[in-house]
Amino acid sequence: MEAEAAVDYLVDERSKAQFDIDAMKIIWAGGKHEFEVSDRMARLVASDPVFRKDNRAILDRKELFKNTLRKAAHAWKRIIELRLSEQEASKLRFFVDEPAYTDLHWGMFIPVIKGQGTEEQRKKWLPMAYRMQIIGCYAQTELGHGSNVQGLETTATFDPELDEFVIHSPTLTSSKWWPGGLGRASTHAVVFARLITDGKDHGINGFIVQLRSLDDHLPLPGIIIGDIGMKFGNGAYNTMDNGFLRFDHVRIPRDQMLMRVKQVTREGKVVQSDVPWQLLYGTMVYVRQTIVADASCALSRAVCIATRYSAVRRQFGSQNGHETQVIDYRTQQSRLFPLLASAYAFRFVGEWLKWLYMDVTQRLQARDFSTLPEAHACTAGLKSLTTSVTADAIEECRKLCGGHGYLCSSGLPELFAVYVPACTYEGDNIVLLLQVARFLMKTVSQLGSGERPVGTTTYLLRLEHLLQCPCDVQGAEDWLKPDVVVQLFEARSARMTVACAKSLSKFSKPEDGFMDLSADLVSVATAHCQLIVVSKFVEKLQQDIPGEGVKQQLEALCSIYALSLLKKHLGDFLSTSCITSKQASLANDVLRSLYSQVRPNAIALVDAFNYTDHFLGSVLGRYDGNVYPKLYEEALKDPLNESVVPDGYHEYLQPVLKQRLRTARL
Ligand SMILES: CC/C=C\C/C=C\C/C=C\C/C=C\C/C=C\C/C=C\C=C\C(=O)SCCNC(=O)CCNC(=O)[C@H](O)C(C)(C)COP(=O)(O)OP(=O)(O)OC[C@H]1O[C@@H](n2cnc3c(N)ncnc32)[C@H](O)[C@@H]1OP(=O)(O)O
Ligand SMILES: Cc1cc2nc3c(=O)[nH]c(=O)nc-3n(C[C@H](O)[C@H](O)[C@H](O)COP(=O)(O)OP(=O)(O)OC[C@H]3O[C@@H](n4cnc5c(N)ncnc54)[C@H](O)[C@@H]3O)c2cc1C
Repeated sequence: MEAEAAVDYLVDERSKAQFDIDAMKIIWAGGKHEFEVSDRMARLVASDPVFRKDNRAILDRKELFKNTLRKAAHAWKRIIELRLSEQEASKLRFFVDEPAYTDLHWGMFIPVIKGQGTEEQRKKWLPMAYRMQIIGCYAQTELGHGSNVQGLETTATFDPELDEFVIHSPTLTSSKWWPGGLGRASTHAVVFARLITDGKDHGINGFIVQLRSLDDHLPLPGIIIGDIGMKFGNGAYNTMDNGFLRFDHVRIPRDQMLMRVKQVTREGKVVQSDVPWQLLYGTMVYVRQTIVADASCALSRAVCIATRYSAVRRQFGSQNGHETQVIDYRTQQSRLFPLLASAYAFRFVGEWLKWLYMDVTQRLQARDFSTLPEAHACTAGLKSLTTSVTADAIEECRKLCGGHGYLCSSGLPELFAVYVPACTYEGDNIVLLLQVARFLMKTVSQLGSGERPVGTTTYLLRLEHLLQCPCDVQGAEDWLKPDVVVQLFEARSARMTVACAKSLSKFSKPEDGFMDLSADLVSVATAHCQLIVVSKFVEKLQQDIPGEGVKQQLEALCSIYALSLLKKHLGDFLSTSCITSKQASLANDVLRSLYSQVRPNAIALVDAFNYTDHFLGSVLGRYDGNVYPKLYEEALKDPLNESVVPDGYHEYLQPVLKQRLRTARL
């Protein structure tokens, strides 16, 4: 094939931008320093051949896993050689873009010891973990129990004679099943088990257990361990060794029980400290918060691919002598631009959630536990909302790219396969929304008792007003007023919450009501979480936003985010009488004009994510838009194209063809 000169097919598109893209890059990154670190780490990874990833879909499982080990070891070597900070190291791992045991080591094992260990335990275990002299994972889920953490079966029975715990898997269903990094790599795990002393069950707790020898990596006596097998998609999450683990009366010293929440004395007495028992779930709260930030990364990545390709791809019609760019079709815009807006919305709500998490952590250290329920509800609800939307959006982006979106070289199939389990891990999304609903029902039921709603539920203090207030939209331009939109989302959430609370009150047993009304409760929780995202976007825009035209672009995206939600959930808004059908129709008109406003800026808005071609891993999303020659290049790399006549021709194709010839002669 002829070599093509390097041409930037998207130059024209970039010249249309009406805002300062460098300023937008900094807003997206969360600050100048964050941008600088992220940019440097992305380039470092992209320029290192060890981190190539274009062959993942065709490697078999063993090669794939070994390759991941190689990359993780190389990443660690670079981190040490370059003396990278924690922030830089975590960005480097992010851009390597391959699920690995290190995610669980840094993302859960270290945090669980930090959050649930005593000072002594932190001093003993964290230095070894930070130096990677031990590798750890988070072993909570069992074959028979995932969502219901209180239902775990693994036991940790105290033996006062030897001052040890005996960790045991009493049944098949008590086998640990799923923990990432467990299958092949980890030497240690924090294992969640039922604490039993003197024959009494004290509920679940975490225990540090060594699994494999630090000399030869063989499992220690009493440990039965392995990988749970291939998961969805080629490549994708199969770089991770999700594992199974059974214990046959494995003994550990008493001081390997994580004792911040509960302690067991030398005599076997259980002492509950004054921190809430829910801190046992604290690592999940921490990870859910990081998952929200991660959702904006995955979503923006898919949107970047689909937007660039939509500007390159042409079908039908006539536009300056060419067919029409598919991005100019209104249908394409109405599917794509709300996703672009959601990527920005999730970025900002993720930033806010990080702040909320830091705030609750500081309060906990000062023994103020009052905001813990809200932090739990926000992390659970936003994890659920953002991952569900992102998973659906990646698939929508694949469809927005037509047939070529289905090729692995588009990057979208693998992104989808890697991303979808986010709807399940760290809490099934429906189970988590039910937690939010439970929190909302409790908040509403306490309104009369003088208990003041806090943070994101403060709007419920204006319940009387919100239950009756009409929507202040008279003309189309009113839909661009942030306070009008926020009040509308508050009214919808408040009305749905109260309606559900009323229905619940008709049940003599609240648990029966929760079972019967659970589908409605999920809708209530979704409405509340969408309100949070809309209001955090609006709050972001009230801050100082530097850069020419940047604020205007973000305002347009904020309106698109809110009004496209309104359109999608119109039934909620109409059935609660929050808006009239006339107002809904005006909102639709405004959306169309917002799409026109965003259209010339679309490429620059995705360029602001600052993704390298290496990270995007997509022929369709290339920065230079040079899609077609590169699609050929990728196709030619396929192993099937290594020979002109395929392997198997002589055994299986030729005989068939010959037989058909004979039949034809007959
Ligand atoms: C890990 C990798 C990290 C980083 C990698 C690096 C960079 C990548 C960037 C980002 C991360 C991206 C991706 C992550 C990558 C991969 C994922 C890998 C690992 C995945 C790991 C896991 O999945 S670990 C297992 C997770 N398991 C769960 O989430 C189980 C879900 N179930 C529960 O949480 C609970 O059982 C339940 C909440 C559903 C119910 O609990 P229960 O005890 O029965 O409680 P209730 O009776 O309902 O409630 C009692 C009261 O307690 C309150 N509550 C419940 N939970 C909490 C909490 N967490 N905090 C505070 N309070 C809580 C509840 O509201 C009740 O309160 P009341 O006042 O009403 O009594
Ligand atoms: C890729 C991946 C990585 C993982 N990594 C780890 C790890 O490192 N460590 C670890 O400990 N675990 C890990 N897990 C396990 C994960 O946390 C659990 O799978 C998750 O918490 C869901 O639990 P489950 O599988 O028991 O689902 P289930 O609870 O069995 O869910 C099945 C269905 O039942 C529904 N359901 C369940 N309960 C209710 C209810 N009360 N009301 C209404 N509907 C309900 C759910 O919505 C779902 O549709 C991982 C899982 C995956 C997929």
